[in-house]
Amino acid sequence: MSDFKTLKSGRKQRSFVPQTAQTVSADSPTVADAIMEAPTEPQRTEDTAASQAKTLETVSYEGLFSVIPQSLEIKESTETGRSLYSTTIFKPGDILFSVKPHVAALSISHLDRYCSSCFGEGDSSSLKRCTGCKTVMYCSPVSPAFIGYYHDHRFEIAGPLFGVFSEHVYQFSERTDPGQGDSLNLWSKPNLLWSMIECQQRDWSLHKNECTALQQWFKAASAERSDGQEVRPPSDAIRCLGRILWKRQKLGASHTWSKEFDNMQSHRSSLSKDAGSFNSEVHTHLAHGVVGYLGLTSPEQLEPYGIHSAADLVDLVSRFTTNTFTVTTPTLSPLGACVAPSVALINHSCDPNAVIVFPRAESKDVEPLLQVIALKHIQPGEEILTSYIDTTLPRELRQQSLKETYHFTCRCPVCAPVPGAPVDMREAMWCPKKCGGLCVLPTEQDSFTRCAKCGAVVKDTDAVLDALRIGQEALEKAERVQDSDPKKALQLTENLGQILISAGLVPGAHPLLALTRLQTSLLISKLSSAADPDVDMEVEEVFSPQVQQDVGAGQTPASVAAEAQKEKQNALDDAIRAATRAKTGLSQVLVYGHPVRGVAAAELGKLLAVDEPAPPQPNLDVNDNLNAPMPPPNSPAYPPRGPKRLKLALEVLVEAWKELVVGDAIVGVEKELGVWREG
Ligand SMILES: C[S@@+](CC[C@H](N)C(=O)[O-])C[C@H]1O[C@@H](n2cnc3c(N)ncnc32)[C@H](O)[C@@H]1O
Repeated sequence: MSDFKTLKSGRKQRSFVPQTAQTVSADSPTVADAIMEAPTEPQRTEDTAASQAKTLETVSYEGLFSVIPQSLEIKESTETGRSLYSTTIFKPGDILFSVKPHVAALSISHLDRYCSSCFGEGDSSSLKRCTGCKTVMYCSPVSPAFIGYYHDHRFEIAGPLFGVFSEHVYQFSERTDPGQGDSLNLWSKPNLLWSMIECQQRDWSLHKNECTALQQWFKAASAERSDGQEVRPPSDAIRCLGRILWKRQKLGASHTWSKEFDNMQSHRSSLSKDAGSFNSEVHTHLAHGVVGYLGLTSPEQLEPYGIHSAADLVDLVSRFTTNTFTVTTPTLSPLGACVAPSVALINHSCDPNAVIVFPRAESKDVEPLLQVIALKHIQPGEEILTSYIDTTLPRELRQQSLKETYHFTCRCPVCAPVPGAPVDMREAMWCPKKCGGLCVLPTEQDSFTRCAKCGAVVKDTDAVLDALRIGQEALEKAERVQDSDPKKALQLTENLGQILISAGLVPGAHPLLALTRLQTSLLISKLSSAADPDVDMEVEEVFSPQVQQDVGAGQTPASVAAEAQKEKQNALDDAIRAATRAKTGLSQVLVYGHPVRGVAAAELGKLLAVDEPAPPQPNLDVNDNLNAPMPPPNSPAYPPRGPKRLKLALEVLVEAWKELVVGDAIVGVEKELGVWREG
């Protein structure tokens, strides 16, 4: 029914990791000094305006942001700057608007598996590497001899074409009638042929400069490097910035495209105040990086790109960091970075009413496609709010992240709850008397806590604080080593998860939920990894001469095979248990319909639908089992086996399908559901 490969999702990785160009030293004073000395500008949205009444003014940007539909309007407030407001009623799942980003770049780890133009996934047979920079890949272009299409009684050579099978660049633009004897069936699928070449062709206007820059980058970096280590391309952030500058240079500062970019918010003045902080280091690295990437030796040489001063350079980088989105797969794994000024007008809330997704589109023309989708009912006049950060984090970490990157203090209902508001599940533990009520998690500053329902006081708060501290440390360590030492990471998530559950944390509380989500992803990777001898020994392999030799005393090849199947079954059951806890936790902290919730439910449904490696004996009474109550997730009978498990799989997949009202993520679930529909 389902296989593990389809479940394996890329683990989270940070985009925008600054990577300094090799040609410009990070210690060089020019760029860093320029940033710190850049004259400041009056700030539009400082968070000092909390006490001021929120005044809203509708703003018109003649000719700009034309992709924003009439159902939305731009308004400006003294407190939070500009944002988008609804002029109509939206219901959950409605598409507010869709845009193709101004620029986008894949992160380094995805350059070999995704098309750099449409961001579609491929493999070595469907993607072809650019022969110039040997870095980016495109949806398979056809051989130049095959490129063309038959249209309106004419054979058209699609052009300009860029040879992929040779070092030469082909540029054709002529039209030719098909000659006698031409094999027209070659062109029987003209659109397909066209779409096969269009990705590389469409990207060429920007990749032309990028290609040269990447070649120079590798040359300079290899010359500097004596350790023989592989030189990596610049980060997605630096490649994105490069693309912005080349496009600005091409279109000019007065073009709508450039004006929309320049219209995005910059936090230049806050940056110079932050001198020496991590944030200002990131900006310095990015500025250094882009200058070096463009093959320049000083910021002054940025003049042809419309960057006339150090202040302009700081604005460029600040606009980028404040307004960039992480492009994701339809199932929400990060792929790279993009800039879309119209969507960047939307303000943040930790309790958002809309979400940004990147579904696969009908046409590659518009990909990667960014869509803003309503998560809640939205009334006319209501502000559209998305979330900039991971809202499963507790308040302190959310505030820290928003302050560092976006320079504001969030005052949304989750960050500043009204008195008497329910306990936030991100920071909650069960009542010590088990009345079903919740207590706010103790903190170092305020360790006294009691059940909001029955008033029972949590006695051993020191033990809870210790568990929270080591849980957070373990999470950070597990995230660090997840790629280099997945076994260690898994062990940390399992052990500390248990400790936090014993301390009384609810599934949605931090860091328990983060550990559970990482544990689920590691267990799924373990299941799908063919190289894992613990779980992937097939029955045939068990009978191999080598394994037979290794069979210990008292064992037979058949008992070894049965043991291997049991191990596989246990690994699958472990993954199902972790995925169930992750789904429960996410449902506690994210609004219904949030794609992260839907994807977690789909992941669980798919795990439950996987053929069991060691299925139960066939003498099970199917009806009895189906009618018996479902075992609760924390009981030893969970997950159920056989038909009961399939029944649960169906229920969870239907639930996921209902929640995944947006994007292509639905397709994966529909495939699974089809198995049941077909009987
Ligand atoms: C992506 S921009 C959003 C549009 C922005 N308000 C503007 O005028 O261009 C992000 C910036 O908007 C401001 N912002 C967004 N959400 C906010 C909020 N909830 N409270 C205060 N400021 C906010 C912050 O200055 C933040 O760095």
